[in-house]
Amino acid sequence: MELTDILYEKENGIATITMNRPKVYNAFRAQTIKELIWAFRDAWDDNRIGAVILTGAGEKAFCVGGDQKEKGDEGGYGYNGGLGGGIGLEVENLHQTIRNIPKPVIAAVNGFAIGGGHVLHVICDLTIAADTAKFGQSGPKVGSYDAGFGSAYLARIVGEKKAREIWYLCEQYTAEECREMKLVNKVVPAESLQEAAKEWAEKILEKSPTAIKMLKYSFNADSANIQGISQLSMGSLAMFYDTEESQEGKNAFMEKRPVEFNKFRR
Ligand SMILES: CC(C)(COP(=O)(O)OP(=O)(O)OC[C@H]1O[C@@H](n2cnc3c(N)ncnc32)[C@H](O)[C@@H]1OP(=O)(O)O)[C@@H](O)C(=O)NCCC(=O)NCCSC(=O)c1cc(O)c2ccccc2c1O
Repeated sequence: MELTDILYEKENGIATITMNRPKVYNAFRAQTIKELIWAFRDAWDDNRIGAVILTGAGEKAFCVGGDQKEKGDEGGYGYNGGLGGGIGLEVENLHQTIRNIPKPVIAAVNGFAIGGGHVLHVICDLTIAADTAKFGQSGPKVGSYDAGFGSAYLARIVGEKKAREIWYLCEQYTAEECREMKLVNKVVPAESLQEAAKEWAEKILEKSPTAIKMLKYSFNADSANIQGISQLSMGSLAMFYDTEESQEGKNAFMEKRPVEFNKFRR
């Protein structure tokens, strides 16, 4: 596959996937998601690979979610294929791929992890963050939400109250705050982030691959029911994106003006 939106390299048993759209803080569009799925499947298929690192290009951002500039007036992200589930992005498929690949996925969060970008690190098996990284959800500010793994699984990690706070207030949290709420495994100086992620991947490579695979399946089994919620969520999101309320969120972000949701409170 010709890669335009990500970088993909494999070295000494570790696959590194880098979201590479730094001009838009590594926001994803339909093509980005397709390439991410392709890369995860390649790493899955390659028996030499024992761990995957997911990171972002540049110093500013890991990923800031859906590219609002790609969102059309019709609501979705422009891709009309069935796999896009009506929202124009195969996000649900990507989430499932990250969960199902039988090898640990380490998020190396190098900057902003916001919105759908935050959900990506939540779903990864482990998160190592640069001390400069910032985390948060933003969907309700821009007329979007992730009512699947991004909320239900998040609540399993940080607890119901904190997950509700994260989604209802849409504030940003430092790497250290996220470590305290067990949303991040480890915080390291920004300049040693990639090295730290590699070190953990190498430690995983020393372990029995079958034991690691079965442990990942076992951890996943307990939260597998969220997939059904995720499907329902994406279906409802496709309909929500067509509404004036959701459009107002996107338009306000694009026009760099305060959002006006009051008239939709009924
Ligand atoms: C991330 C920020 C807080 C950074 O703020 P800062 O002030 O440091 O930088 P700028 O705001 O000037 O941004 C720099 C540059 O990047 C562009 N940019 C940033 N975010 C996006 C984006 N999401 N899409 C497109 N472009 C973006 C920004 O416009 C600037 O470029 P200029 O050329 O204009 O100078 C701040 O940027 C911020 O809050 N960004 C928005 C974050 C956001 O709302 N993300 C989308 C939320 S919705 C979502 O992610 C989402 C999640 C899902 O799980 C989904 C699932 C299924 C379908 C859809 C989903 C979905 O959409």
